[in-house]
Amino acid sequence: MGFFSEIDLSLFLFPHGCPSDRGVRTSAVSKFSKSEALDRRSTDQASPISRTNFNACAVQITLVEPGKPAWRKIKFFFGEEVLKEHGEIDRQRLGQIVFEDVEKRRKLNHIVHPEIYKEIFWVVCGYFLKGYSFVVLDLPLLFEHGAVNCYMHKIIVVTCDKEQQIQRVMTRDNADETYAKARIGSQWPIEEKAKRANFVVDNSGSLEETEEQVEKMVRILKDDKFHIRLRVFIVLGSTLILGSIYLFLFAR
Ligand SMILES: CC(C)(COP(=O)(O)OP(=O)(O)OC[C@H]1O[C@@H](n2cnc3c(N)ncnc32)[C@H](O)[C@@H]1O)[C@@H](O)C(=O)NCCC(=O)NCCS
Ligand SMILES: Nc1ncnc2c1ncn2[C@@H]1O[C@H](COP(=O)(O)OP(=O)(O)OP(=O)(O)O)[C@@H](O)[C@H]1O
Repeated sequence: MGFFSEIDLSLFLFPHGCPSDRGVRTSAVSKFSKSEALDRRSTDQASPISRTNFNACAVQITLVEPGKPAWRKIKFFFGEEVLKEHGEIDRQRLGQIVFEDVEKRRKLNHIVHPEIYKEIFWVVCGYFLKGYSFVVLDLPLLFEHGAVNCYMHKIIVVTCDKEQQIQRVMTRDNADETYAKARIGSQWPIEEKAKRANFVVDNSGSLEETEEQVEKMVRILKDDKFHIRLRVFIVLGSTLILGSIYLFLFAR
């Protein structure tokens, strides 16, 4: 758990190399609460990240609704025991199974992740066409999955110390320490994620302190203007390709 990736949507469409650890504070240890800081910002209509936050955890719920392809695969692989009375996935039961068994977790990831990434692709394309300069993707397993981090323009890791992380999971999910440790332990250590981030947000203090850091980061990202250069590149590139096709077909 514990990070969110900030993506320049333009870069989602064009690889830009994997993020390096330049400018990162590696002192951060664990994480928590990007969602909260983002949610607060997203109620502020002046915020540059309002309406451009895509949460993978939220979208996965609709992707496994009864009858959908991922739901059918989950039912086939995990059996009726992970279904509730009306066929919906019993997330608590499925969570118990996959966080105790790494092979089963891999299988579940294999079923759900391609669907999540397809959804992300279309959402990002939509924002790109609407003219947004960036999209924030909230992807807890970006590094673990590894397939799309090269498409991210910037990666932000939110950290706090280990004890805080465990306590916050326990409070949020009304769960015990074993549950919290199993979830945290199923992901890369936050230090490793922080090393690979472009920005690290230290969330070991108050939410207000976290918000201040997010504000600063958003200002830097807004000043970047990369999306403008990329849009110019796309327009020129498309014109060149379409022009060549036209000349080849009609102007001989
Ligand atoms: C295992 C499931 C059923 C548990 O559902 P539940 O409602 O109890 O938890 P929720 O989805 O809110 O996830 C809570 C947190 O657990 C962690 N987590 C979820 N899935 C995984 C996973 N496959 N590997 C490691 N950590 C995970 C994330 O940090 C997430 O934020 C569900 O998370 C799931 O289907 N996961 C597989 C798809 C996936 O990788 N999702 C990641 C984006 S959340
Ligand atoms: N600075 C903070 N002070 C106090 N509580 C916090 C702080 N930041 C986050 N929390 C609490 O920690 C819990 C986890 O935060 P949140 O759900 O935002 O984490 P997350 O990174 O989205 O988790 P996941 O990776 O599991 O999706 C929430 O209940 C939140 O209220």
